[in-house]
Amino acid sequence: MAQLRIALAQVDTTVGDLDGNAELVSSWTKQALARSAHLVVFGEMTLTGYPAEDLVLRRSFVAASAAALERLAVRLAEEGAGEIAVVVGYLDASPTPAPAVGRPAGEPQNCVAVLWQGRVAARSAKHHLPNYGVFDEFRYFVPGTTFPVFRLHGVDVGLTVCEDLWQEGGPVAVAREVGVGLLLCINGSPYEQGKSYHRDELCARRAREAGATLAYVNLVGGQDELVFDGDSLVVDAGGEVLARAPVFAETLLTVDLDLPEGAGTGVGPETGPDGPVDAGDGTTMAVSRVVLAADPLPAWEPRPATVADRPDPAGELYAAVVTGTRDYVRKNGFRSVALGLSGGIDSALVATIAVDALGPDAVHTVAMPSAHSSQGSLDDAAELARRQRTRHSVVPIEPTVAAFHAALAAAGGLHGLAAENLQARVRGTLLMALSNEHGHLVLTTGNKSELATGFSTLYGDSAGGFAPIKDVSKTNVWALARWRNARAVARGEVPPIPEEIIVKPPSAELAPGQLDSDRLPDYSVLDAVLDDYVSHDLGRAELTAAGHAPETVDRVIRLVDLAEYKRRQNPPGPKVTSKAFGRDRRLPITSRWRERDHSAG
Ligand SMILES: Nc1ncnc2c1ncn2[C@@H]1O[C@H](COP(=O)(O)OP(=O)(O)OC[C@H]2O[C@@H]([n+]3cccc(C(=O)O)c3)[C@H](O)[C@@H]2O)[C@@H](O)[C@H]1O
Ligand SMILES: Nc1ncnc2c1ncn2[C@@H]1O[C@H](COP(=O)(O)OP(=O)(O)OP(=O)(O)O)[C@@H](O)[C@H]1O
Ligand SMILES: NC(=O)CC[C@H](N)C(=O)O
Repeated sequence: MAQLRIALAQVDTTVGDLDGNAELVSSWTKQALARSAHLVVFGEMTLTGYPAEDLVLRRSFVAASAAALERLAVRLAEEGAGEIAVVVGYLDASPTPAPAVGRPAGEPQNCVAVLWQGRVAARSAKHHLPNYGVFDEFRYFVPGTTFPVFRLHGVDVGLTVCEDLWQEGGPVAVAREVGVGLLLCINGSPYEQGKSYHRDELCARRAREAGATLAYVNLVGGQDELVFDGDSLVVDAGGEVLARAPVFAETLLTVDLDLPEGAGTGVGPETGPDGPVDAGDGTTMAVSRVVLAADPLPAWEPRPATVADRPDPAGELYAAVVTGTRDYVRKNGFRSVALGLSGGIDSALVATIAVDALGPDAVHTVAMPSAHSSQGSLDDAAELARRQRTRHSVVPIEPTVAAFHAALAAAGGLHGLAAENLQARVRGTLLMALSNEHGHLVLTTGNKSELATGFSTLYGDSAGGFAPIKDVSKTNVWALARWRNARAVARGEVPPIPEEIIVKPPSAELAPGQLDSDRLPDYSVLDAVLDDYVSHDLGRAELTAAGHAPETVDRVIRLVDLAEYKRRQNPPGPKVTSKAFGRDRRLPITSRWRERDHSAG
């Protein structure tokens, strides 16, 4: 056996910031060195940030990434970090053509490199490319066909990238064939509710298949609509969890491992196959071997590893929206946000998320009462602002609404829904004006149930820069509010959200006595249909067979289908479910397809 101290660097990168990301690698590598680690591992495409989307198609960006990697290798050695192996994800051009996918040499690849003693000692590319949900990697990358193994202090270490674990065959099968002591997987695996349990199961299964300890390192932080939760972990060859990093936090997880010593010299056929190996997925992979340090180190007393607790599901979801909001605001150069605070649950939750993400001084809440606003709502908004110490102001909209009506009187005036929506539009205009004047980013407050059904006013309450709860159903909005209050109570703090806001029946207050239930089914009924129609893509016959009332199904389907145009104009917001609106669910706006029981002819 041989020992290694490995460090998993779960860090928050920024897309396109090659210098800043190189700086991150340097500073976290120094921390790993300070802990006497022999190997430090960073996430997928750490140097470029992930996902870099169509930046990947720019030759200048690919070249800059490859050059930044070379510079980083030299820099690390100059900084005294030449004797720690640094595994880092980056973007590079394919050195050879890829006949299997009909692409020439020089096309982008999602790469991983090993930096050692001032040089790039090994590099390879992701073999399995995800091309579903939010991923479009066939559009961007040419698959890798080489499995790299490097020997470090007597241990053979193999490299894989994210999706390589999620599909059968490929690098994991080759790892078993070749026989590695440690398999590394660098990831850019976005958060979804419940996904961590799939990952645990997957890591355990692949470690057993490879017959090797598996170290899984994930990114952390928000990038536009994605939130990376970290949750990096190490499992032994039997699938038992040895160490786990906390979720939604930058961290360095250090683990002492006892690993099998590699056979032979570490290079060439003496060690094992280095010619093409059947990858069990219809392809063959070459094996590339390099020796960094052949001999095991003198033994030492291993330190116990930490296995961080996971938050409960609501806590995890809350941390995801806070992280997504904080990183969007920060990485886009904003220092403050503004939102309309109505006294309702949606804006109350968004204000609370913003305060937790940015601190109360950065959160500007604006109450904008109209003729239909109840005193209760105004009081509730003021009480929330007081409890959370937001920068609160009250801007009555009545005079502005009256001026619009007067302006349009000669054109026939505004009635019904048009008059109702005007109030939302006046509020949207006021918030955008404050954004322009003070540099606040406007947060919209719409939830997933509203986004699904088009229950918002275009250029009104849906106008803004970021939508923190756009992938959170109304049912979960209440659950998160209750969870956040309960957490405060458990810590001996005042609950941030006044109870009245949580228990009152939801209303847009755009007309006297109006309730959401006048226009929508009860949210518990609505959310159940939405889950099956949107998240699980059930057709009408399947929805009714699943027990949903046919008239509710027809009503909900119609609302969802007709609101596609509205969703396309909605701001970005964190994806937290398995199917968020947007890239996860791409439907035509102009479409005559209507769900009905087509089997009936
Ligand atoms: N296919 C299409 N492609 C592009 N644009 C299209 C379109 N179809 C309509 N439009 C445009 O969209 C307009 C209709 O959309 P819009 O102006 O938004 O108005 P609309 O959807 O008719 O009404 C807003 C709905 O949201 C509800 N609401 C409003 C505000 C807050 C809340 C809440 O509780 O949070 C709920 C309100 O009660 C009402 O049911 C049309 O007048 C037309 O200009
Ligand atoms: N009186 C108001 N003052 C300030 N903002 C308001 C007011 N009324 C509505 N808004 C803004 O418009 C958004 C849509 O609110 P509306 O009351 O129409 O529906 P909602 O979806 O139930 O939201 P909420 O639960 O926050 O009230 C609110 O979340 C808030 O940001
Ligand atoms: N970056 C990736 O390859 C991610 C794909 C993978 N299925 C995940 O979500 O973890």
